[in-house]
Amino acid sequence: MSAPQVVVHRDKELMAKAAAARLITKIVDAQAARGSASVVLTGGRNGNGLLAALAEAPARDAVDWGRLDLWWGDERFLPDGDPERNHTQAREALLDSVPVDPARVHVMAPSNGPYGNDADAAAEAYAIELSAAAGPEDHGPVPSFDVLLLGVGPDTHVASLFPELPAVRETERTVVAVHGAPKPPPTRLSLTLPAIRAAREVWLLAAGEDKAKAAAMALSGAGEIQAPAAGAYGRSRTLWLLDEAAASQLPRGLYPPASA
Ligand SMILES: O=C(O)[C@H](O)[C@@H](O)[C@H](O)[C@H](O)COP(=O)(O)O
Repeated sequence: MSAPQVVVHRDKELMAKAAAARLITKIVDAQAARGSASVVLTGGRNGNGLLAALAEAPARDAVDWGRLDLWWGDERFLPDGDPERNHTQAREALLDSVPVDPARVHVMAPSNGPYGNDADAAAEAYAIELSAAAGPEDHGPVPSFDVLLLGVGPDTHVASLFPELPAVRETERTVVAVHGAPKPPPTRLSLTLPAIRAAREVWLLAAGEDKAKAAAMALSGAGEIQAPAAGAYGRSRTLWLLDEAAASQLPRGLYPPASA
């Protein structure tokens, strides 16, 4: 596991724009190299902020949107179209503005979908979909995502993996249902740490003073059960994208002076 890289931007708006530009370049390079790319989206303000910035990016259409597989790191288990669903928010921020191939937008089942309100069945179905998309060159039952995006909660949760709860302790399954999540809604679907670690690159997004303690804890050697963000790392790269407020409690020397 390579040491996490930390890049600090002036504020959350610049962080979103810079992360969007970085993601465009990563997708374009992957598509040039392998003919397609795969990205795992995240919910929350920073995740959606990145998508909104991507929608406005000058180089947006350098991406071949029809050759991009989109997955989710987690989803709120609510009815399809519910404004609180990560899928709904991603559509509003970006997906309804670009010509993605619907067959390559892998949505986690809603609570009024084919599995009804059985979140465990919905989680199992997504694990099967991931496994079907994995190829011989992948490291197990999950495709080698080019970039897996994660917002970071003030309690250091990522996706719907909350400190000390069963989901963060999962070592076999790739997708689990989360019941009783401390962040509403209580029922969610989430990739597990083993699935997150199948990604080539994991990018963690955190902006704001309320994330400073979480970033410092996760980047200072905390264990993944107490600080799930500490267990979120990629096969070839782990990148923390912060604004200055979220970086304000990082140990000195962990990153060069704040980048613009
Ligand atoms: O479904 C969710 O809520 C997200 O996936 C969650 O993991 C989010 O990314 C963090 O809670 C950070 O959210 P903010 O960026 O809004 O602080």
